[in-house]
Amino acid sequence: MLTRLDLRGTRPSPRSLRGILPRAAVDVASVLATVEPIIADVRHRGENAAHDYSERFDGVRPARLRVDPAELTRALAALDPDIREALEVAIERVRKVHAEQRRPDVTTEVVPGGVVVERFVPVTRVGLYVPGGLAMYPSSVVMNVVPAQEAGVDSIVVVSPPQKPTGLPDERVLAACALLGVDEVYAVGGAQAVAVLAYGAGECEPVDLITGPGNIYVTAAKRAVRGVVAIDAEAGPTEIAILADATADPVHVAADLISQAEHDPSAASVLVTDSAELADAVDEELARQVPLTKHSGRIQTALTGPQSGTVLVDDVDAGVAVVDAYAAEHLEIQTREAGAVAARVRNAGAIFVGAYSPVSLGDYCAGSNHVLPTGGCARHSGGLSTQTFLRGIHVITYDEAALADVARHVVTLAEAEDLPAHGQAVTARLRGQGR
Ligand SMILES: NC(=O)c1ccc[n+]([C@@H]2O[C@H](COP(=O)([O-])OP(=O)(O)OC[C@H]3O[C@@H](n4cnc5c(N)ncnc54)[C@H](O)[C@@H]3O)[C@@H](O)[C@H]2O)c1
Ligand SMILES: N[C@H](CO)Cc1c[nH]c[nH+]1
Ligand SMILES: [Zn+2]
Repeated sequence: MLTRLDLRGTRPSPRSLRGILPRAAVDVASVLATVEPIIADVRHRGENAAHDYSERFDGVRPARLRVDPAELTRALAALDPDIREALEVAIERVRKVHAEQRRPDVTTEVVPGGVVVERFVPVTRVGLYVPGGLAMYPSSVVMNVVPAQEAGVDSIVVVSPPQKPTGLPDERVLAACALLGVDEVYAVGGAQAVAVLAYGAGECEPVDLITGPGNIYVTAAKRAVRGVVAIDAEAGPTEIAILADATADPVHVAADLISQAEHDPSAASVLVTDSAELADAVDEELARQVPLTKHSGRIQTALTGPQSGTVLVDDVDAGVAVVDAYAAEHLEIQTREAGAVAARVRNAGAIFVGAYSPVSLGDYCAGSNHVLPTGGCARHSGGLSTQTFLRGIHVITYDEAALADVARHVVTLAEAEDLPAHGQAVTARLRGQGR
């Protein structure tokens, strides 16, 4: 069922691997031309333009951009008790991990009288995108809001697409916002939501940072407004890569490939293995399991698209080179000595180790974050964390003696760079001291 790429007997370089590994035919850059006019229109026409795009893409025109806080309270009161309990468990575990991620301020005494402090200060106002097209994501409320709260962000805004027929975001998304004490929510999704956050519209004041996952339009829109606001890593259509050897259970491997293909027809599921027998068994399992799933149509599309496939390699070492070149959002290691293999991987959004750590656990209740880099961005970026919402500000305090002690070197470097006024800003303070 999965397209096969046979690399046995070859050792391609990381660069050539990038060119041949499975990847989506439509990339973020190619969607920029679609989202840029939407962003420009919302920037100029504001709330009305946002509603026009909701009508076009979500099939409903919200009565108001801002969700009445009473709707949030009502949604929480109406929430199924089992969903509430599961969300509470997820919140508790995610909070436990993210509370420990906050780095303390760091004070370094460089020399006596010369101190540099790195002070971590939360971003003032953040906009959190919660998807709501093909599936509903109350779990993404948790994954965005908890780290922002742990960082100490004052002003937290959630946006999520309006649903038919109410024109409000999904009920469970609203309930999760209420559970976490977020009361500023806007009924808008896609590129139009990113524009509302970046430039402001209606009651929504612009934010400083936009985070959160979304489909390719949301991801492209975040890239388009980068610089006007900060964004987290590009967290687009979901990907799973599984590095497995002959010890892996094909039933589990197939179930995990399917689980992430379920998100989106453009989701990617990639198996990397040194066992042709496992690859065959996984194909058989996919053929058995896919028709039994609720969303078999989009799963089938995702698994048979150019972004998915099986890569056959000579051994696990060659497999590590492949998964490093691929830089998956999620990487599962289902091999002998999985912990040691995982320790050798450099590029992945998150690594799930061994038979009992499926990606679905991380999607909801592991305590880790599920907003993770896609499209190869794991080569340079990490997933959402408490640190994403903090900026390090250097605070420099030197006394006169400490400045005098290093003045000669500052002047030398300033003159070497042909910027002598830089040196004079130091010597002006020390005149009369014979320096
Ligand atoms: N990487 C991560 O961390 C992560 C986490 C969770 C979900 N995801 C991904 O988030 C995505 C959620 O996607 P979704 O579609 O369900 O919800 P979504 O909220 O991301 O997208 C829905 C919006 O897409 C816009 N849209 C749809 N078709 C359009 C078109 N032709 N032109 C312009 N805009 C259009 C609409 O405005 C709509 O409101 C999935 O791809 C999933 O894999 C990623
Ligand atoms: N796998 C998605 C991207 O990390 C997150 C998610 C939310 N709900 C289910 N799954
Ligand atoms: Zn998922």
